[in-house]
This record gives sequence, C-alpha cells and structure tokens, in this order.
Amino acid sequence: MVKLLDGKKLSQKMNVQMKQDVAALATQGIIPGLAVILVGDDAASHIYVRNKKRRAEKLGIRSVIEELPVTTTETELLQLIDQYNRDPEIDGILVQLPLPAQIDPWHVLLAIDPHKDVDGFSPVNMGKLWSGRPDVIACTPLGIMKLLAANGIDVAGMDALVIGRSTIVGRPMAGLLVNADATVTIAHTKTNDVKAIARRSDLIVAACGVAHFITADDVKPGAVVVDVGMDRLPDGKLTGDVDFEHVKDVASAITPVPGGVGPMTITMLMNQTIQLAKGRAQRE
Ligand SMILES: Nc1nc2c(c(=O)[nH]1)N[C@@H](CN(C=O)c1ccc(C(=O)N[C@@H](CCC(=O)O)C(=O)O)cc1)CN2
Repeated sequence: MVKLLDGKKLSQKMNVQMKQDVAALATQGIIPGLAVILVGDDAASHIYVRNKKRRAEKLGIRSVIEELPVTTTETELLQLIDQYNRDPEIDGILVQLPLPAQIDPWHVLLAIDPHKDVDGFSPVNMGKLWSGRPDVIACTPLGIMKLLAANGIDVAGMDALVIGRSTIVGRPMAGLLVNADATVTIAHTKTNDVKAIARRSDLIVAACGVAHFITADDVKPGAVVVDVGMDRLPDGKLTGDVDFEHVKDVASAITPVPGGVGPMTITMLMNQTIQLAKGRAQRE
C-alpha cells in the first residue's frame, strides 16, 4: 500500500505546538512579528499572502501585509525592507515571489537582514545550509523534510533526484538532502535524460512546473515521490508535476497536490517566525 504524505494533516498537528510556543512567548511579553511584502497583481501571490495572514492570525502571530503597486521601484522596495530590518517587533521579513521585472530579486535577497530572512533565501542563509550549518531554511524544502521524517522516511543513503534548481525549492532541497546523507542529483532544463535518472532514484522531488512530467514509467518500484508542482490542467484543475493517479501504484510514498507540500510551506513559515521570535526573547 502506498503511503500518502499528507501535509494538511501534519500542518494541523504542528499547529498545536506552535500555539503553545506563541503562548509561552506571550508570557515573556513577545508577540512574533512577520512582515510580508507583495509587489504587483499576481493573482496566485495574493491568495498565498492572504492565506499567510489568516494562518498567522489563528496562531497569534502579528502579521503586517504590505501590498505595493506593480510600478514600485527597486529603491522603494529596498527602503521598505530597510524599515522592517530596523523594526524591533518584526522577527521575519518575506518578499513574495515572483517580483515584477524592474526589481532584481538578488538585490532584494541581499537587502533582507539574514537574521530576519524567514524564507531562508538570502546568500548568508543559503551558504550556511550548504556549509552544513543550517540556520533559517527555505520553507518548502524544510516542510518536505518534516513530512518525510513524520512518516518515518529516512533519506540517508538514498539516491535522490531533485528536478529543478530554483532558489525557492531545488537548491535548498538538495542542500537539505545532502546534509541528511542522501546522494543527490539536481536536474534542470539542460540535463541529459532526466527520466533515466528518475528511474534509478529512491527519492524524486519534482519541482519543474510541468504538469504530470513524472509518469509511472519514470518511477522505480518502491520509490518515494514528492510533488512540488502546482500546475493547471486544460480544464483549469490544479495538479502537480507527478501523474499521481498512476504513480501511486508504483511508489511506496507520495505527496498529493493539493494537500501535500503546499500546506507545509505556510506551516514552516509560521514555525520559523516563531523560532526567530524565540531568538529575540533570548536576546532581550
Ligand atoms: N517569498 C516566497 N515566495 C514564494 C514562495 C515562498 O516560499 N516564499 N513559495 C511559493 C508560493 N507559496 C508561498 O509563498 C505557496 C504556494 C502554495 C501553497 C499551498 O498551500 N498550495 C495548496 C494549493 C493551493 C491552491 O489551491 O491553489 C496545496 O498545495 O495544497 C502555499 C504556499 C511561490 N512564492
């Protein structure tokens, strides 16, 4: 029987601990603070940001949502980041991606104080991860590691394939897997025969943004399959990079879309905001 890696269920379970952590911080006079900056009109980003706000409210985290027009300049955005870098009641700063073309995401990542970089995308935090000394970690890959661990899946010794080399998922995912003693291949658009690599992998993390890219023929029997994709079928239905209906008959464990990796992303964001607030409590 295939094991369903249910991110919604694990998120609900983690809510209990997070609420306790927030209550404990409150006794020290600390309310975790999260600043979320959204530039532009991307419809999906607006939904994600709204969900982050709701989730923060439920947990007792103070969230500040900045919705900036699509015409915002890089200088204006960097000034706002600087304001939150200096705000003692803000523990985490997140700039929702993607950004409009006039803003260079690299400049944004350099501007966020690494101690408040709740996304873990800044070069300091990415460097720490790849140095085997992780601090703040990108939420989606961290959520995947939690989901695997919560389901008793130890990646040590596994041949793992990460499809995609983005800052949000592929690169930090590979770093986490290496740190957990997996042998990792990162595939990208120029990789020769990614499907052949998939067929010999014990773990596949698909983050390529192509609906149903991984089919049952690409999966070794018993492999673990993690789907980070959020793609739309021609009928508008949300699906992933993995052909779930057929791959579930070959894999030993698999994440659904929706309800797998996605919910864990927001859960880890909340958890890391709380962890950063705990750091503030220790310093004060
Ligand atoms: N600064 C960041 N930008 C972006 C990140 C990020 O981690 N940091 N990740 C994504 C978007 N994202 C959070 O920001 C995100 C995407 C999807 C989900 C989610 O819960 N998905 C649901 C399905 C939702 C739907 O029905 O459309 C699921 O998979 O079950 C959460 C967070 C890009 N930008």
